[in-house]
Amino acid sequence: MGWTGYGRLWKTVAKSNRTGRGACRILRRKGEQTSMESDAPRADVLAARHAFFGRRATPSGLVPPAILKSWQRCAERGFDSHHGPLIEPEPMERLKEHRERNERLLRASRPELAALRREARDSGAIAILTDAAGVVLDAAGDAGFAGKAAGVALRPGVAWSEAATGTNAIGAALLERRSIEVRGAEHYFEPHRILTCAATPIFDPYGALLGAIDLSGPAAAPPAHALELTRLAVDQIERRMFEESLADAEVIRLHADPALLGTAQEGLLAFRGSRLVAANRHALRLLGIDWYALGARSFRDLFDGAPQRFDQVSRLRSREGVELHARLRPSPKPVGGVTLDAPPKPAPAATLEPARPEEGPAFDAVTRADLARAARLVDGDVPVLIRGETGAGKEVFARAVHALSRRADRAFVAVNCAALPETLIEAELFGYEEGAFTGARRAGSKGLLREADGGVLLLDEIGDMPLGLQARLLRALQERAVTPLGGTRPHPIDVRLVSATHQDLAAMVADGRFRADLYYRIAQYAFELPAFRQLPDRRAALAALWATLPTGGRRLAPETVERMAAFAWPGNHREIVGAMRAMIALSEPGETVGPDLLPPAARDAGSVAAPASAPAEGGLDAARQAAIDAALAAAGGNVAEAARRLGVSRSTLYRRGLARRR
Ligand SMILES: Nc1ncnc2c1ncn2[C@@H]1O[C@H](COP(=O)(O)OP(=O)(O)OP(=O)(O)O)[C@@H](O)[C@H]1O
Repeated sequence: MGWTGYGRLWKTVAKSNRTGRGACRILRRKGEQTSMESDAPRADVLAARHAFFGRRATPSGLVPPAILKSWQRCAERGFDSHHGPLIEPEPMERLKEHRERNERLLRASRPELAALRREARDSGAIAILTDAAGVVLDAAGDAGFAGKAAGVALRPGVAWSEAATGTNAIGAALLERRSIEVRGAEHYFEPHRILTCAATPIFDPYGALLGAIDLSGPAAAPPAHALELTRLAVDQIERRMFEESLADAEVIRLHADPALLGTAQEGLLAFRGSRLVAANRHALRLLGIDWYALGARSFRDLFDGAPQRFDQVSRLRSREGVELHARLRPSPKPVGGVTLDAPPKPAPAATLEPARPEEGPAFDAVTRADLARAARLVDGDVPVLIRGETGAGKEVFARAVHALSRRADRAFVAVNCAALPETLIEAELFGYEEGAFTGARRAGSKGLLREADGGVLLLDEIGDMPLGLQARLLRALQERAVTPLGGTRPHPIDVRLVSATHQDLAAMVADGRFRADLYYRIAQYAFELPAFRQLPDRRAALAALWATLPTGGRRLAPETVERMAAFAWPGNHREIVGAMRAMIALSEPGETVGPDLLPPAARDAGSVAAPASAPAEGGLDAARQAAIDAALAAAGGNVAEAARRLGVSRSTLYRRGLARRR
């Protein structure tokens, strides 16, 4: 059936599941996180549905907690479980766009999809590949079942995220970032009860979510071993992507069982210099680390001693004391001539070590994964766009990307496009020849684009760049050369570009306020930094920010943390860090800082805003209202200014409830 690459494991799986079809739910690889599995018989699920949808009760123990939580989120979204979700048919061009954007994923998944498809055909099911948003890129298998699945919109072009299609395996696997099976009536929407689906998320070697593989079949006769098959397929896909992306790095393969080296089960770690830059999930699990370690840990942080030989299996002992077998593939072109057993390099300027006092910015796991991915993109000369509200940390993010990139020891040049009038930005960016304009320096100026030559250029607030200049910038980027004002000779430049904005550039393109060609040039890959009020765990974010400051042993009282977590902080990290610095200045070392030292708006927040655990999305919640109020107050009642501060359009502000308050 074409599973040769992972035949041994596959046989093990099959052997351990001879008890038959029903047992596929209890497949579990040793040491691996369990899926959304349960042995609840169908009657339990029906009882749970009856309680949840009929009596609005919370059934406990009848369905897995993850299913219940998903139902609750769907109910909060106001989904009516009796009807299917409203699916807008997408034009073919959109699907084409999705596929083009995920070309690499599609290519890397091709062999596994083909094998899964054959398996699906034999078992009356379909094999699916989605992107990170759950959009089905490819679905094929048994024609009869494919028709039924298409009848409930399980077909290419449709997003199977939880937000679009309610509780389902693809959406849940992407949300929970683990393998998950959703059977029959566990789906939120009634029409989806005909399906049983198993999905496993796919990550790139930097921890970024790329999509999911799903095997779906009829609930009445689900395909056997579906969950494990999707896991096996994803192992192979991730491995292939790892090999492709890290051909120039030093790679260590490891496993506790030497027989599993060289299989899709082996752990993979990639180092540049002595720094860990990429990994697969097996390696993270074997070493007991997470994606945070990328960019932050060196070989010596992870292992005792140094490996002896590159060509043979050697023994390695992790810092946690786990004995592992490893094989090393040296870098064909060692970066900077540093090898793994060289003495550790000094830490980079913007270290990503989590939350050590005064040791650089605080990033959560998702942002760290984004950082690693952004650095990889920058290294690959793909321009990156960072979007986020004011103070959300766009520049901090950009600096960390630079520190993680291969250009860490070259220039990082930031230019704020909003801060200067058009003529001055032009001169700043492109430089000028002697006497190019009145007030020009005698010797002329190289300009920031050339100053960033060989390094990374941040174009901050690019949405504020005047249209005329946009054309010029585009030309410079395309030609990779700049001609200074008053000059005729173009100078070649080699810059990696990061842009940042609080604006909705796509909307600006639609209104003609931003050039579409420049937009597509700079926004080949966009990262969204969440506003503070949108963070799922605001207390943890506050603790991490506090830990970056010189607190002198001061602690935040629980009440202070509660008020801060409840406040919407329209100025995001900048405003929070400012408030924290003020609290430090106003208190004594070692003191427990009470809420009385908070700025007045935050001090009173507990009474107006939602609790910190309130969902960030889902209508006009109290936190959002508090954010609107605070932004309006800060903007002296000026709606346009408040909208700008919140990073939303005026119409959005009205739609989200401002109008209701007037
Ligand atoms: N991840 C972080 N960890 C610690 N502090 C942070 C972080 N992100 C932001 N800050 C704090 O917030 C301040 C503002 O961050 P930054 O300038 O990156 O925001 P921005 O999104 O670029 O804002 P603007 O759009 O207004 O330019 C930083 O100077 C720093 O004090």
